[in-house]
Amino acid sequence: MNDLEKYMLRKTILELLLKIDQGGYSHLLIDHEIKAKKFSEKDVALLTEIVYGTIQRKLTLDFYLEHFIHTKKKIQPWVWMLLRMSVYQMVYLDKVPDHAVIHEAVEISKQRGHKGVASFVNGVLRNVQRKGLPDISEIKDDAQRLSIETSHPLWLVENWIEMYGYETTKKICIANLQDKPVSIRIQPMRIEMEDALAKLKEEGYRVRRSRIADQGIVIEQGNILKSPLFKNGFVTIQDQSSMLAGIMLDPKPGMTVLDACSAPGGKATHLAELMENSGKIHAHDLHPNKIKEINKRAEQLQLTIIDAKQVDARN
Ligand SMILES: C[S@@+](CC[C@H](N)C(=O)[O-])C[C@H]1O[C@@H](n2cnc3c(N)ncnc32)[C@H](O)[C@@H]1O
Repeated sequence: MNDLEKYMLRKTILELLLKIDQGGYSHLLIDHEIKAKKFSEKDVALLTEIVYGTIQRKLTLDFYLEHFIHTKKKIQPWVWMLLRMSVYQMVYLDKVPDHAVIHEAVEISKQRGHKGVASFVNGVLRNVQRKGLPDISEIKDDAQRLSIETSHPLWLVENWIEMYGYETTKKICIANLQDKPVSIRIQPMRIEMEDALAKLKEEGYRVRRSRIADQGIVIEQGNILKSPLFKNGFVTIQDQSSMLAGIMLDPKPGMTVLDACSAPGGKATHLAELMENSGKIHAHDLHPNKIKEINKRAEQLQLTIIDAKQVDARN
């Protein structure tokens, strides 16, 4: 990667993080940028890792930065975001050396701001590098420490501690930070479980049946997006835990079901499968542009009982 490409990649990451911070949908924005800029597979992996990592560790990163910057209010949002994504790389990514992260952050600051911003960014990041990070374990309050350590909102951690106790809450928060394997759901009206497993193995995937959802398959190795089974709508991507919602609802063929917050249609299509594509599913979502995502997924899986419409569930 030459300097211009590296700069373009980091600049794109910064723009993406700013758009997502203003309420944009991360997967749609990332997908759009990847297609528009034609990044290599390696760059796409790095971009995805930095964008999602910076979002996931936001509260931890802000705690680190606030230790070095005491006048956060005066800092422009893009400068703070640039610092956040730079500290993310310095703390969590081994593959990019600190000096390269700092150099690129300074270059972006010069281009987007001016020399003063660049020297501020340089100063903060060099301080992080020289002085090291503040110690989170010194936070006395259990909920506050867990919130910062695992980057979960304080109100949520407090609620969970009240409901499940500290030890279980800690396990939940830590589990949330771990990478989960991708799982898929078979469309049982189009393919049998044994056939799907055999075909995926033939295609070179390492797979196993889900232990918690009858239609679920866990992909232990391989990019499922490239499989003809996925491309042709015999399977769809869905977390195993999300499959439990449909299983618990246990809808029967012929029923009428309302899914009030439906896009992109993971659960609505699952319900249609459980109902053997007989009955009606009203699939609503607030955002008009997301309705086509529900329709697209239903079409791919050859499910016809889903009526997707833009409706605000609050009305
Ligand atoms: C986590 S997603 C739902 C995922 C979906 N159930 C599935 O299984 O694929 C939440 C959705 O709720 C929608 N939403 C948020 N507020 C809403 C509202 N007031 N009325 C309708 N939809 C809403 C969002 O646009 C978003 O698409």
